[in-house]
Amino acid sequence: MEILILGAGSWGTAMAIHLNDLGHKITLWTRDIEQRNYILKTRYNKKYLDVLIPYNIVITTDIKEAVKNNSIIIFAVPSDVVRNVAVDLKGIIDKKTIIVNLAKGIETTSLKRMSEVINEILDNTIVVLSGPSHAEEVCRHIPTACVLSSKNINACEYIQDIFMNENFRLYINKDIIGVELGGALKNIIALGAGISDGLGFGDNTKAALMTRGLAEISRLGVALGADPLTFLGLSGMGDLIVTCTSMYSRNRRAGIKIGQGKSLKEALKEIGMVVEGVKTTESAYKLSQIHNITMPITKEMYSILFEGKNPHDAVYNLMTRSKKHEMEYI
Ligand SMILES: NC(=O)c1ccc[n+]([C@@H]2O[C@H](COP(=O)([O-])OP(=O)(O)OC[C@H]3O[C@@H](n4cnc5c(N)ncnc54)[C@H](O)[C@@H]3O)[C@@H](O)[C@H]2O)c1
Ligand SMILES: O=P(O)(O)OC[C@H](O)CO
Repeated sequence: MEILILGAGSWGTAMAIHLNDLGHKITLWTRDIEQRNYILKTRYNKKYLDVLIPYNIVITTDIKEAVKNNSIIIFAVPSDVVRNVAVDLKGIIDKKTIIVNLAKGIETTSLKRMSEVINEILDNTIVVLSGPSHAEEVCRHIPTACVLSSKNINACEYIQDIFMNENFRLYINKDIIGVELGGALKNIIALGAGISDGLGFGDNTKAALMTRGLAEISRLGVALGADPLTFLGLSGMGDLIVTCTSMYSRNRRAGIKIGQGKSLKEALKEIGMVVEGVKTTESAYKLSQIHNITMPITKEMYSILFEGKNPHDAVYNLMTRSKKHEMEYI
């Protein structure tokens, strides 16, 4: 199978290595000529992932040429450039090509999920792949389980056959709204978990954030049409656990820096890779207002990231909310 991966960051590179191991013919596209030249020379993608890139993976900057002959195209770019990349493919992508989207986010302008953004521009079948999957572990063949979703379940089964091996297990979930929202919204909570760590709080605090975070993720998800059970699955709780607890997580690490007193700008610069939770906080905050959903953690995260609120004040606000029943929907 010939597979094109768009985006040679950490996840695109790890997926290229994984699929190459499965015997597929992989082309990895980057828009950055210097990065392409560096990888071709050293077979390392220094800035993103400290692992050797096998010689048979083709590295290119020519998207028009790369699109030819590939029956699967993987989007592995940050969510805020998914629209641009889809536009680049318009008119050159074969209608039968299946798109597999790996980006986790909600567009800040349209408030659409990634599959909706892509489908606005391209008629192709879209499968989303989400779940707890740090690139740093996948590229080292560490056992990982994720989930596929699509409006077209046959396409999920097709991708399941092509992408799975004994180290990378894929389930199918028909609830594409829940799968996409879980993968995007957990990044807000992971940033918060990082802030909690950076402030010097403990496991109790993080467990509270994760559990109450999942409650507000589910509330928004259900309002947007998701099945609440999806949030207990790999793309919900599974990804929330890995992102809030792993030192590989870009979101958590950015949060730690903010909790330690760095500005958002400084934290993002030091991470040097996409921290999706920042833009997703903006989108989720807007969605919570439009749909009148109580999302106290997201609201405080929005104030910390975009209004300069002191994280200590945000924690105080969360801890002194009015008394609630745990399963109360507010
Ligand atoms: N890294 C992971 O472990 C991981 C795992 C699962 C999902 N994801 C998701 O995958 C997506 C990509 O994440 P990542 O960690 O690989 O990001 P990254 O920051 O490591 O890499 C992003 C890549 O996109 C490229 N890029 C940026 N702007 C572009 C543009 N306008 N046009 C084309 N390419 C552009 C960058 O040059 C870079 O190569 C994110 O939505 C992330 O949440 C990441
Ligand atoms: O490293 P992060 O925080 O961008 O998270 C990456 C993935 O979403 C983990 O599944």
